Amino acid sequence: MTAPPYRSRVRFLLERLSPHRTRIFLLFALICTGIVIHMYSPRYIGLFIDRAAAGAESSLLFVTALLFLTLTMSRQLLVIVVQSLTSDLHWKVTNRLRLDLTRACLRRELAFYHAHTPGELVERIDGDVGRLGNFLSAFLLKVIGNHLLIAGIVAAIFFLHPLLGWVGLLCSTAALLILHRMGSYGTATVKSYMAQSASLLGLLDETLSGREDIRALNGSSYAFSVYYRGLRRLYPVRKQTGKTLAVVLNTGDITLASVMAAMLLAMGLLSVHGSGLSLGTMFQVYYYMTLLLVPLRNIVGEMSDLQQAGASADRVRELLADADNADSKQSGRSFRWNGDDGIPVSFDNVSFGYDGTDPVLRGVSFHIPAGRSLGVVGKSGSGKTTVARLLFRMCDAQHGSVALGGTDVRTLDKDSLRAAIAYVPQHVELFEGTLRDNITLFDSGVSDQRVMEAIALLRLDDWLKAVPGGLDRLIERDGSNLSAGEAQLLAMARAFLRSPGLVILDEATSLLDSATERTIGNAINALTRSRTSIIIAHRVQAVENTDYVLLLRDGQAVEFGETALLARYPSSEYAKWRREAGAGDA
Ligand SMILES: Nc1ncnc2c1ncn2[C@@H]1O[C@H](COP(=O)(O)OP(=O)(O)OP(=O)(O)O)[C@@H](O)[C@H]1O
Repeated sequence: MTAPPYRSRVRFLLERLSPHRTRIFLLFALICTGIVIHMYSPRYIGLFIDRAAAGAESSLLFVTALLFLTLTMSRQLLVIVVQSLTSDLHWKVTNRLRLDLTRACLRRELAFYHAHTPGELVERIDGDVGRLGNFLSAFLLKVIGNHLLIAGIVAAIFFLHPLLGWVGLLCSTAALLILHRMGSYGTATVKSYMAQSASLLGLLDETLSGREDIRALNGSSYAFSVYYRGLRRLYPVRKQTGKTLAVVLNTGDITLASVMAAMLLAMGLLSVHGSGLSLGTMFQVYYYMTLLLVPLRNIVGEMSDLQQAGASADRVRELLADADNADSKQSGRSFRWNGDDGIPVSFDNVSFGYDGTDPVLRGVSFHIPAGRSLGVVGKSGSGKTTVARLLFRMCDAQHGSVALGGTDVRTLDKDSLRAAIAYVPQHVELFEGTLRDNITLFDSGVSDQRVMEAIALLRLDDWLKAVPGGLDRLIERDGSNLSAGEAQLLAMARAFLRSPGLVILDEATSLLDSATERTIGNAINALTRSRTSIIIAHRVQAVENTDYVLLLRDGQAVEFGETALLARYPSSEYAKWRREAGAGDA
C-alpha cells in the first residue's frame, strides 16, 4: 500500500531535516520559550489594569509596565534569533537538495535529456527547491510555531476561564481541521501548472540560446509563434490554479470570521450572565482570543505556499527517485584496468537506435588490441559519435555487445568506466574560471606541478607561454575569450591528466588552421602513446597514421582492417575513399 502523498511529503521533509536535528531542537526550544513569554506577558497588562483600578502606587504600576515591556522585548529578540537560525537552516537544506538534484540529473543518460529541456531542469532544480525551501522555513517558523502558539493561547484561556477555554479549543480545532483539509486541496492542479510552466521556461531557454541563429535565419516569427502556443496551453491551467487558490483563501477567511464571531458571542454571553471575572482578566481573555486569530491567519496565508511546496516536494522527490531507479537498474561491477598499454576495445555485431526502433548503427564489429589506434571515418550522420557514446555508456547497444578489456560495458559501473576513458569532443565545454580550473576541472587536488608536467609532455609549453596570464588566465563563461584551437589544446591537457586507458578524439582537429593542427598533432601523439585510441574524423587524411581504420556508411561498417594494409590494396574501400578524398571529403 502506498503512503498518502501528505504523509510521504512530510516523511521526505523530515528525512531532509534529520541531519540538522540539534539545530532544529534548539529552534523548537527557542520557539517554545517565545510562546511562553508571549502567553505570560498579557498577565502584566491584566495586573496593570487591576492595580490601576484599585488605585495602586505609581511606582508599582511602573514596575508592572516595565516587566511587560522587558518580556515583550525579549520575545522580539528571540524572534530575530529564530529567524536567523531558520534562514541558515533553509540555505543548508536547500543547497544540499540542489546539489543532490544536480548530481542526479548529471547521472542521467541521453534519453533523460531528450525528455527534459535545460530550462525545465533549471526550473526543477532551482525553482522547485526554492519554493520548497521557502516553505521549509515557513513550516518551521509559521506552521509549527503557529500550532504551538494556538496550543499555548488555548491553555492560557483555560487557565483564566475553563468554559471560555473550551470555546477556544473547539473553535481553533474546527478551524485547523478545515485549514488542513484545504492544504492538500488543489495540489494536483498546482503541480500540473508548475510542470507546464517549467516546459515553457525550457522553450524560452532554447529560443534565447539560439537567438543568433534565429535572427540570422529570420526565424523570429516562428520562435514567437511556438512560444505563443506554449502560453496558450498554459492559460487554462493557470486559470484553474487561480480558482483553486481563491477557493482555499476564501474558505480560510470564512473560517477565521466564524471563529472570531463564536468567541465574541461566548464572551458577550458570559458578561451578560455575570462571569465573576475582573476587568483585567476580561481584558486578558479578550486579548488571547484576538491573539488566537493571528496564528490562524498566518496558517491561511501559508496555504498557497503549502500547496506550491507540496507540488514542488512531489516533483523534487520524483526527480530523485527516477535517478535512484535508473541507478539501481544500471549499477554494475567497478571497472578495473591494470595494464600500462591501454584497454582493448571490441564491438561485436552491435546495433543501436536512439528511439529503439530506427537503427543508427547496424551490425558493427571491430576489435582494437591494447595500445593500438583506430580511425573511424564516415560522412555526417553515419554514426561515428554514436560509437563513442556506446563506449562510455551514454546509451547502451540494443543488439550485440560492446566490450572494454573483454567485459561487456553494460555490466560495468558507469563512474569507474568513464574514469578510464578520456573523450575530447569537437566543441570543448569550458567553464567560468581560470585556465588551471578548466584543465583540472576544478579539482584542487591536482597540483600546478602535475598540470605543468602534462603540458610539457604534450609539448604545449610554447602555447602556454603565449597565453596572457598563463594558468591564471580567466576563461569567460562560454569560453568566448579562447579560440577553438586553444580550447582543443586545453582539452588535450585535461584528457592527459586523467591518465586514461582509452582516448577518444571526436573531430578534435576539424576546426583548426594548419599551424595549430601541427601543435595539436604533437599533443595527440603524446596523448595516445601507450594508450588505446579512437580518432573520429570526416576526412580519411586525419586517420592515416592510425593502426586500424573503420569506414562507416549509414550506420554500417563498410570496411574494417589495418590502415597500412588497406591503403596498399587499390580495390579496398579505404583506398577508394582516399583517392576520392584527394578531391574532397570522404
Ligand atoms: N541524441 C540523439 N538522439 C536522436 N538521434 C540522434 C542523437 N544523436 C545522433 N542522432 C542521430 O543518429 C545518427 C548518427 O549520429 P552521429 O552523431 O553518431 O553521427 P556522426 O557520424 O558522428 O555525425 P557527425 O559527423 O555530423 O558528428 C544521425 O542520424 C543523428 O541524427
